[in-house]
Amino acid sequence: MCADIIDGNTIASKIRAELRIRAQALAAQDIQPGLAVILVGDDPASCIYVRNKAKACKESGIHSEVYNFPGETPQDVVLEHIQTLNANPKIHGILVQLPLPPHFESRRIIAAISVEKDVDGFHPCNVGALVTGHALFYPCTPYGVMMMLKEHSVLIEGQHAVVVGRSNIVGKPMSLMLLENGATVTICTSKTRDLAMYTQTADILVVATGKPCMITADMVKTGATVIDVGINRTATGSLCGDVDFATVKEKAGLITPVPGGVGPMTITMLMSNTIEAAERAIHANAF
Ligand SMILES: Nc1nc2c(c(=O)[nH]1)N[C@@H](CN(C=O)c1ccc(C(=O)N[C@@H](CCC(=O)O)C(=O)O)cc1)CN2
Repeated sequence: MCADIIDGNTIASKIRAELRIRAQALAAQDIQPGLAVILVGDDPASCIYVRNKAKACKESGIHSEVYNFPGETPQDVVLEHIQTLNANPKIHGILVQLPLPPHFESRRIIAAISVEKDVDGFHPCNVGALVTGHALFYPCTPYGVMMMLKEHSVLIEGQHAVVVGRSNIVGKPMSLMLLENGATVTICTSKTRDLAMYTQTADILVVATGKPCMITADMVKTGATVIDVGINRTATGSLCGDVDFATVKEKAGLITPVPGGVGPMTITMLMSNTIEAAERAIHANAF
């Protein structure tokens, strides 16, 4: 068996074309969706992601503002800036690029963002709403994965989904979204004892551990859908995922590559959440 590839770039392009139409409809009402991105420090990967977010905004008809604070900025300065953005009617979405420098309490920073502008879906109220099945915004990476599964008509209801990873950004929200869609969900970590025993029974396997190539073909059920959320840089500077793509693709039914899989979907779903936030702001102002 050789898996079909789930191409994140193709799916992202299709969604972005739909988003441009929604942005044009807003423009016809004199509204331009606005996204503020806060970056603290100069982590090279974060700088690239923020630059790509600003570029994606431009292509999608979204106004963007990037605030790059030096790494040694006191937390209170950033908290105060978030309050200013919360009150700015031109800004519909606010995100703080993660990770933050060690002297920051990410929890306090994220909680300072207005719930209605939390386009990353990381605010504790949005996380709680996700748990109860009423999320205002889905976190962008798992939202992107769900769109990929939908695009390939992958059956979720009644299927066994195994999520390897328990981060707040991917593993936990991913598990909740699969559960909400009727999957039987098992959450594992890279340290789970006899991990293969769980992954071998997965109809849908989502891996987000940050451990290069840790999922090998013997750990995957024949015909499974394998979603690799990992982005790891190798010694030679190239990228690889958490799944050993070369061997697993010979056994899986569907598989995402790295790069070009889940990654491009993350920024696309951020654009989607920002446009959604602007559309909601119109309705909120109508009453
Ligand atoms: N506030 C947030 N911080 C972080 C998030 C997030 O969703 N919100 N996620 C990640 C980083 N991230 C977006 O911020 C992100 C990661 C990867 C990609 C991507 O397109 N990856 C490409 C490869 C890019 C490369 O060459 O390095 C791919 O997989 O094809 C986009 C966004 C952590 N922080």
